[in-house]
Amino acid sequence: MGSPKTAPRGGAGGTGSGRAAALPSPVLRLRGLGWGVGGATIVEDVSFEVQEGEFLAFIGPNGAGKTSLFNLVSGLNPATAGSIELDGADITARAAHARARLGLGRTFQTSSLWPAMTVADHVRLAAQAAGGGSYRIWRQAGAHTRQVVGALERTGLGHRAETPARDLSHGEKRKLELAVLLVGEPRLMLLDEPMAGVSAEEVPALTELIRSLHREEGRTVLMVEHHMDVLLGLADRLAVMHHGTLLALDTPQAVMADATVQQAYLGEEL
Ligand SMILES: Nc1ncnc2c1ncn2[C@@H]1O[C@H](COP(=O)(O)OP(=O)(O)OP(=O)(O)O)[C@@H](O)[C@H]1O
Repeated sequence: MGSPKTAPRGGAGGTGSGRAAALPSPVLRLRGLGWGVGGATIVEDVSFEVQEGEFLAFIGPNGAGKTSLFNLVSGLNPATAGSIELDGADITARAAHARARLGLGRTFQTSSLWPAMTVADHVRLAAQAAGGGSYRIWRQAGAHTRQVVGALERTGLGHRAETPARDLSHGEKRKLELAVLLVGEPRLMLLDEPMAGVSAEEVPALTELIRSLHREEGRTVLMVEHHMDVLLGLADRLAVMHHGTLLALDTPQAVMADATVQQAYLGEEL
C-alpha cells in the first residue's frame, strides 16, 4: 500500500506545544500494525511515532479504520501484524487492562456511563480502579476525595458532582468520560470522536477543555474527529486513514493541501 507522506514530528506552524522536539524517544511507536477479521483486512501496515506532549488527530471517511486502529492500540482487539511500543516497551501482546495500567487511557465513540450513578461516584470508582482496586469492591464513600475533586475541577464538573449521569447534557457526559480518564493520570489519551452527539453550543467548551489538557497539562493525545474546524488549531499533526491504511501524516496545512487526501474524500468536505 506504500508509506504515507510524513512530516517531521513536533509542533506544526505554531499550533503545538513545542515540547515534542525536545524529547528523543516516542511515547508510542507503531510498526507495520495490521488487523484482519473473517478474511477481511481492516487495518493494514500502519506505522508512526508519537512524541511526548504531541496531539495527533485522525481523520478519514466512514469505515476507514480509525476506531479499529484505536482498538488495536488500546488492546481491545489483538493485532494480527506488526507491533506497538509504549515508552519503548513492546505492549503488542498485553491485554487492554494491562495497557491501561501502563498509562494508556481511552474514551469511546458512544457513551459508557452508568445512568443512575452520580458524577462523583463515576470518578471515585475510576480512582479506585486506577489505584489498583477492583471495580467490584466498592470502598467507603469519600475515598479518593482529593483525586475526585481535582478531576471534576479540571473538567468543569464540580457543580455537578452529585448529579446522576442520566441528567447530564451530552457535552457534560463527554466531560465526565474525560474526568474518569484523567483520574488515572494517563500517559497517553486516545479520544474516539469526543464531540459525537454533543450539541453545537457545547462543542466550543469541550474543545477548550481538550485543548487545555494538551497545552496546559502537556497531555499526549490521539483523537479521532470528523470536524476539521475542531481540529484546526488543536492538532500538531493530522493522520489520514483510508481503506485501513495511513494515507498521509503531516501538518494540518499540508494534509489539507494534499491532492491524494482530497481524492480520498471525493465529494465530501474536508
Ligand atoms: N469486529 C468487526 N468485524 C468485522 N468488520 C469490522 C469489525 N470492526 C470493524 N469492522 C469493519 O472495519 C471497517 C472499519 O471500521 P471502523 O469502525 O474502524 O472505521 P472508522 O474509520 O472508525 O469509521 P467511522 O468514522 O464511521 O467511525 C468497517 O468496514 C467496519 O465495518
